[in-house]
Amino acid sequence: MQPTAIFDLDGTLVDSVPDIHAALNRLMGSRLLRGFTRQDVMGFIGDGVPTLLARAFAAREATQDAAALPDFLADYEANAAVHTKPFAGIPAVLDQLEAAGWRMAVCTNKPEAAARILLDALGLSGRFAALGGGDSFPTRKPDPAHLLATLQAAGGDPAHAVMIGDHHNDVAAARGAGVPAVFAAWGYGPREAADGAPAAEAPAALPALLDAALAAGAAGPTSIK
Ligand SMILES: O=C(O)COP(=O)(O)O
Ligand SMILES: [Mg+2]
Repeated sequence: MQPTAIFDLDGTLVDSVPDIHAALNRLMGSRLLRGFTRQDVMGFIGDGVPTLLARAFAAREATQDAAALPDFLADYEANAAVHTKPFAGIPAVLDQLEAAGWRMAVCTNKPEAAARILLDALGLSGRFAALGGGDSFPTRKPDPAHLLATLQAAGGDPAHAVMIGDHHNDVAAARGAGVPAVFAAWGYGPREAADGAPAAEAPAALPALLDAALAAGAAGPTSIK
């Protein structure tokens, strides 16, 4: 059975904070609200755009208007790849995994349309057998159903898969699905988010960690520190 590597997107495959930050600050400015620092925005990311905006408006003690979500998405979709790039080493690792026989998929809480636009703009779409966005299925990470639906769409199965992500939602979704997780330490999540999952310090560490995680399985020794 061909193994499947399921990647989170923001903070794992791509460094997307600059464009999310810029679009969010344009939205806040249009509502006459103060913008945020890059650090603030990193803390807001991980649970999808509706939650990002809820956190932003709550931080300014402001009420979110009904147009905020469509306005943000229209702006972000038009500007998703201005500064956003794959993290250094990611394209090479995708090549390496593909050559080693891995099938690849993306499971992201970013809305599917925005995720597709971004992957297309970066020339990465063709690498993935499936893309499960934050609005593709009835639920999203940390619900394991999001990961399982993405895996199924990719033609993979949980007994031969590994999830790679930078947020506790990624580790939690993997655990719930019975899939081993590898924590992307170069991303936006705090170190504690790994919650005992083995951590890759840089993308180049992934091939060996994925092989070990697959061999050990979800309950195996490599998933427990
Ligand atoms: O859009 C978000 O909040 C996070 O997206 P991710 O799941 O790709 O990290
Ligand atoms: Mg992420």
